[in-house]
Amino acid sequence: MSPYTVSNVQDLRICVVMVGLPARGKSFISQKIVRYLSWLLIKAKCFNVGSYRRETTQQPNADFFDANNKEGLKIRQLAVTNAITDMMDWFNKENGVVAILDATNTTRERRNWVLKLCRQNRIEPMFLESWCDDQDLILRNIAEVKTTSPDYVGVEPEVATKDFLNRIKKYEKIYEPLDETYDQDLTFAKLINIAQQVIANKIQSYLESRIVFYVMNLHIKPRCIYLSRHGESIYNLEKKIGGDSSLSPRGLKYAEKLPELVKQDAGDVDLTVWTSTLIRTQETAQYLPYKQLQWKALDELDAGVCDGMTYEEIEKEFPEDFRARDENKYEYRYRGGESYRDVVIRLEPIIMELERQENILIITHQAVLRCIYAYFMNVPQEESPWVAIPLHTLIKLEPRAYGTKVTLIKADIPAVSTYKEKGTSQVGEDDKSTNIKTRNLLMTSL
Ligand SMILES: O=P(O)(O)OC[C@H]1O[C@@](CO)(OP(=O)(O)O)[C@@H](O)[C@@H]1O
Repeated sequence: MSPYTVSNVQDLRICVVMVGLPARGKSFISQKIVRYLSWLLIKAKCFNVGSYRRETTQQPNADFFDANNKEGLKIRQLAVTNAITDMMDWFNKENGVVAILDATNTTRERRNWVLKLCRQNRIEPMFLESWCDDQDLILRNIAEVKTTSPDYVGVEPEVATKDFLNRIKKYEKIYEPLDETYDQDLTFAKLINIAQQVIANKIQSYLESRIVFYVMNLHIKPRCIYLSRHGESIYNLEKKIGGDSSLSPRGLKYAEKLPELVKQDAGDVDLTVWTSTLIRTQETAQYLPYKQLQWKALDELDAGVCDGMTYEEIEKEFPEDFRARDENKYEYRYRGGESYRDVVIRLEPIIMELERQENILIITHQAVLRCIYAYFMNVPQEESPWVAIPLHTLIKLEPRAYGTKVTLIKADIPAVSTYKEKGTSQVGEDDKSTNIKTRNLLMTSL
């Protein structure tokens, strides 16, 4: 069940119809919405018309996109029809909730056609336009995304850029942006230069307003997000979970080394450090020469009655709970405590704020980091509680247009492993297992 299963939301099916010229970040926004909603367990999928078109036409030049090119028009119409057919199938057969139709949809004629199809199928259409006249932004987008697009494989970057600018011109000739007066009856949001200004019109449901609020927080400036667990704690050494213990001597060494580790990678970039309110993260952050903020929402998953116990003790004292957690770790809620799902819900404001910010270093806990990592790396929620987040390792995330690049920076200070495999109450003895898990972690990168 999704956290938004309020009765009037249950039957809601939304099609977010993207609108805008090429290179306005539509695919980036579409992917982000899907990732955000999937992280909240709301079934979402993006239907990219470009990839349907590429099934028949590969590497077309700009003339293919001319409104007078009859053959081109036919192929493009077929692509959008196929995308919509698949989308309707997905809504009906897979109980989809939010679909994103990622295409230019630049003319009123096309939008009216999509609108009619949605209404016939009891799907709420919400138009989302990315309108942008910031030339730097457009050129950066062309450089990052379009020259690496399948349409330009093997084409010199300068040739690709020139052709792409030409393609944009073809679309500009027929472009009819959403208009506050003309389109006043439609549900739409219009983003001007990403989030410099946002116009929202007739946003009807809670879910639509969540989507609009989310996209309002997005920016595409290059930045890094560093993630780290606290240094090894006394409780980690004693194999106990939860609590509020101090760092072990090796954990303190990590805290001492962390400023150097960050500086080596980030240089003189200005960072803000976010920690939880627990002693072990505060101690880990104590030598960092940056502004620091504490968030209660970053505290470790609350283990309720099991707080302060080892996994072996939990298995003995609460065998049924122990098994139930292994069977469905994402949903299992500790007696008097939390589940991973609970943690995700309390982390939502953190994710919103993270999207708004530039360079951030987050020092928090194993379970919390798994949830944040899952959001950026698109890890399915049922797998996220099993992702290995080793101690004494800085994880660098670099959000890009189509995914997130991840780099692990190891401090080379030994630590226990706190990773518990499914079906056992044992955790690894030293950081050898950490190395194995490190490889798993890299593989989950997009
Ligand atoms: O969900 P699992 O795999 O139990 O991991 C979460 C556990 O990780 C721990 C360590 O075992 O995190 P932390 O080191 O941040 O204290 C526990 O406190 C917490 O309960």
